[in-house]
Amino acid sequence: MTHVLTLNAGSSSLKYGLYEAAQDPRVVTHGRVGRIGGAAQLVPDGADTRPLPQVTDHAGALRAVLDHLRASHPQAQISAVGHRVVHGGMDHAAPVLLDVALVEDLDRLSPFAPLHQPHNLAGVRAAMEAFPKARQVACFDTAFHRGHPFVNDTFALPRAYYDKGVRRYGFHGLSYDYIAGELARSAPDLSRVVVAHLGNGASMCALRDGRSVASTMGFSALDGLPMGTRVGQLDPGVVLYLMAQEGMSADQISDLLYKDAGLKGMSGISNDMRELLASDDPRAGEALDYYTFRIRRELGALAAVLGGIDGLVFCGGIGENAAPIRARVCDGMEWIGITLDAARNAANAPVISNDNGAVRVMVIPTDEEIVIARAAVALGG
Ligand SMILES: Nc1ncnc2c1ncn2[C@@H]1O[C@H](COP(=O)(O)OP(=O)(O)O)[C@@H](O)[C@H]1O
Ligand SMILES: CC(=O)OP(=O)(O)O
Ligand SMILES: [Mg+2]
Repeated sequence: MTHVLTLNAGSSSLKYGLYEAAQDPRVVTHGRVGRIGGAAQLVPDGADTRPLPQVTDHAGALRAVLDHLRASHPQAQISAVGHRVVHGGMDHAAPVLLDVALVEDLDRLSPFAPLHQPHNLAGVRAAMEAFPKARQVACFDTAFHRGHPFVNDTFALPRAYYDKGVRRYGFHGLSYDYIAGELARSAPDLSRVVVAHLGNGASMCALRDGRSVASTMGFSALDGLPMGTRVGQLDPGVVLYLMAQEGMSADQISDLLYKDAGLKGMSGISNDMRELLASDDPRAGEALDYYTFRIRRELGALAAVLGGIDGLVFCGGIGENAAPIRARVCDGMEWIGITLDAARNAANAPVISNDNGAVRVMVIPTDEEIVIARAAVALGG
């Protein structure tokens, strides 16, 4: 039996998974390196956290993961490495085998997703070096949305920009792909479903019969909902103002919108939902008011796109664990058919709506890694 290694690199983290390379891959172990660029640490699932004082970048983080896996699973034979690559641009609607030329090509999309794409590709390059004989497979966050109808794929700009790739791509596609698969299995009667992926990054997706028809993220992973550190929807006039009146450079604006905005920027406290929920600072309260207001607003918009909804799914670290946020999103939503059962919600139960509501509200723990592992196996022929 050979193994598949999955890598999911974020701006300051590297998640890994080791799977048996079977048609239905079985997980052997999971874990993550966190705080890359600061006090990096290895957090293997079910084992003690270990500081990694010598790790300063993603290549170092991957070396630490490989050292750890060699020691903890010396029998593992990696035949494929599956990578989350957030941006696949216009061309990629499915996972692909990677070679050096394709990595170069994908690097041209890095300015579209500066917090993710360069790190994803650094992981690919490092894995190519570490496993020169293994198959390297890219799984794109944008791929699941490529079937969007034109109205959800475009901006009201002259057509030349659309042709150049200035489109509404949508992200978190690996997560939505997983949720669509779970819905097909456990709730095949639901046709019109809105999924709220609420993690450090956050977006929402309208599914019709398991396919994405609209999402809140657009050209970049900045649009839509406010996130841990990202601004979400913003009038483009604000960017023009920052440039023209405040004299900010593109890099300064990028840092503001990607790293210093969202829950962290509004609260001035933290991007971590647990800290904000525990805080009695009024700015934390304002940030949470805005966060839940935007989710409710997008829920209404996506429900209109679908012509009503049969289901609502919460996933991601916040969606799966933060009962007070789910309660606030669903409060007063009876008009659309949503009524929560407070006890089920507090318990993070799989179904949290009450039995009389027209809309089934669910909590489904997402799993981007298994989607990557399946694709890496499937592309082995
Ligand atoms: N028990 C919990 N209650 C509230 N929020 C939580 C809980 N557990 C995790 N979170 C929040 O989930 C977010 C991280 O989500 P996650 O999906 O793990 O992020 P990433 O996008 O990095 O994968 C953080 O804001 C964190 O505070
Ligand atoms: C695309 C995106 O926002 O990803 P993440 O949630 O991992 O930051
Ligand atoms: Mg995430």
